[in-house]
Amino acid sequence: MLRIYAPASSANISVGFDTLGAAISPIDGSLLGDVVQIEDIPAGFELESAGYFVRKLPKEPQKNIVYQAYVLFSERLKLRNGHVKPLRLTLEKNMPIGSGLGSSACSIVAALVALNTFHNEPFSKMELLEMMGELEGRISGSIHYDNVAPCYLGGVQLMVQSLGNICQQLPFFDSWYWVLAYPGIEVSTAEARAILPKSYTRQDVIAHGRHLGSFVHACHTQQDVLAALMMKDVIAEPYRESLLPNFAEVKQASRDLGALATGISGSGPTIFSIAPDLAVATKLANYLENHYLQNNEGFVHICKVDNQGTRALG
Ligand SMILES: Nc1ncnc2c1ncn2[C@@H]1O[C@H](COP(=O)(O)OP(=O)(O)O)[C@@H](O)[C@H]1O
Ligand SMILES: N[C@@H](CCOP(=O)(O)O)C(=O)O
Repeated sequence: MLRIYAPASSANISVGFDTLGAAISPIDGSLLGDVVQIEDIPAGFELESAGYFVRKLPKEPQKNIVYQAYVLFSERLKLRNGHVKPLRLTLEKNMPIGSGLGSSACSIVAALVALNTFHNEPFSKMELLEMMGELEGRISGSIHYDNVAPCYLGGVQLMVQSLGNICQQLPFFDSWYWVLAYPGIEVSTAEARAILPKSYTRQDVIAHGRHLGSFVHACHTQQDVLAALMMKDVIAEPYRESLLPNFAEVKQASRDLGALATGISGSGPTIFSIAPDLAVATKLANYLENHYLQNNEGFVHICKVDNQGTRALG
């Protein structure tokens, strides 16, 4: 029996809509992500689901993205004259759905890595990642790799989508803490994409290019102040902030408490705040616990970038 854990991810990082994402893990060692278990059975295919957020999954098993991952993996294997073994997948759905923490990506990545490992790795990393993007696209309406890539490979990933690589890892700032606050309400990624403008002004396009280019340059040259200053979003945040509770006020208060940058994680409603040290991170976490959470489902975690990505649990 094999158990695969896939971590939460924070897509966009304000400055790279659909092109940047980071894998994230709480510093207290807790696992913030989904687990998929795979095991032999005598015949056929079985899917079981468990975990705190199992009640939020679609009622029909065929709509569970883990089921669709199994179907896609089987079809692709068949194209190579292979066939899937009889097996049972058990999804532990620990991630809230529609949270902006790459919940669907966690399930997709854990399921495909489990299936690939169980069949002695017939697919390369990039082939698997391409399948992950296809499945993510079915859920959100268009293919984007900024959750599945960091969730699978770890670190901060830049989607280059060229020369046979879907993504490449960016050097990042090891000292930074990420404070993630999920308010406990749901925002659908598909809906949060649908409200974005179809086109942008030349002024916005230039600003976006300057921010993203300077941010990537700052990562490579390890200029943390420049990188934090460039974490500005002209593509999504102005249109999505109304979906989040008191976003402008919370962002200003986080800045006053010493946050280097604050933005929407993925399509929200989770927000992230970057802290230069643990003392500021703790202050931010306390503030967000008291001012951003809307109900008992909400949570705040002090995190770091997870450089391991998806892995087998012992
Ligand atoms: N295993 C799964 N995990 C998460 N979402 C799933 C899963 N299977 C199907 N879904 C559906 O995918 C959609 C996920 O919504 P989305 O807003 O993209 O969430 P997230 O941003 O957290 O990934 C929901 O409609 C949900 O019902
Ligand atoms: N780039 C996407 C990322 C969505 O992330 P999620 O965690 O909300 O699924 C977008 O911003 O639409």
